[in-house]
Amino acid sequence: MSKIKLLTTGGTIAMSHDASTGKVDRPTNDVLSGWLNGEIEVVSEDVCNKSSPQMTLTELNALLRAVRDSLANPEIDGVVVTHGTDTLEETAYFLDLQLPWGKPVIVTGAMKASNDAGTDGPVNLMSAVYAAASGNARSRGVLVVMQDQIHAARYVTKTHTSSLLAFQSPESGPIGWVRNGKAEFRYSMEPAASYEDAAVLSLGSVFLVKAVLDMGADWLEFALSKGAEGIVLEAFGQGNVPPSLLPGIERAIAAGIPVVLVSRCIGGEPQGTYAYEGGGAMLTELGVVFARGLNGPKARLKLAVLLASKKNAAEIKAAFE
Ligand SMILES: NC(=O)C[C@H](N)C(=O)O
Repeated sequence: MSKIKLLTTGGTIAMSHDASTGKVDRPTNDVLSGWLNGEIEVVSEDVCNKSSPQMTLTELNALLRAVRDSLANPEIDGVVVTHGTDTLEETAYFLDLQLPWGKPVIVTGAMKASNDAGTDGPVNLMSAVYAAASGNARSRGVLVVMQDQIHAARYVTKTHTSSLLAFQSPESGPIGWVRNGKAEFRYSMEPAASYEDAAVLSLGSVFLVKAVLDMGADWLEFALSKGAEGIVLEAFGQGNVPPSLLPGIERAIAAGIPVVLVSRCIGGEPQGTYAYEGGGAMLTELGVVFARGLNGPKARLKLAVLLASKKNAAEIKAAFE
């Protein structure tokens, strides 16, 4: 019999709808207990009970520790984490960056509260447990299971505010499915570097600045004035920013603050194509690092992990490119 550790953190999957207020705001973890029996034993532990917008680095590090402890237990075959969906992709990727590849680690959540008609919590949880107990889910990095689809933490993102199919991987699609109680994979995952010694002590020091039309220099200046240790730019299209940001970018790089660029587009990768003022070619020359295959929030987490691992500028560049 497989033994799976279920680590709960809260989120809608652990909430019920209050008919008197019409709001979903009273987390209980009741929905998570006692319904899965048979070939898989599930032992659960509450790490916290928060809506995912309320998650902080404190909870992320507590969760990372709990997952590591579970993986180190020879009796445990895999781990499932339940989480609110709003920041699920960030937590899943934070774990992915710092866990060794081996036993399956699956993150899941729910778009509907536990007592909503057609709630997706039980089926998502059941599929996640099946995936965690599937030997072929080993060594694929942290996975996100929603609606029987298996996504890589690296690529998955929440694309819709309410649809049960909110979680998509725009570049790769799902890498597998849970069918008949087993994980099946269409793609293997290239092993990614794992920063197991990172010990991230701050996320607030890495700023994410989104490029918007006719923005002022002050957005970036604000980050620099607040002691930013790293900057992620969510740039236009193939990797271009308004010229107003150029002085701040130059100043950051001169001061040894890494500036990493991702695209605001949900698909494709940024490249140094355009040579006009603020274009990607110019940014490359300035020393901006172009990140491959990550969105802004995930690039921010990766930069925080790299800085916590004391990587130098060349190592940071290599890690993103
Ligand atoms: N569906 C959800 O879980 C959304 C909720 N606001 C959360 O992220 O905690």
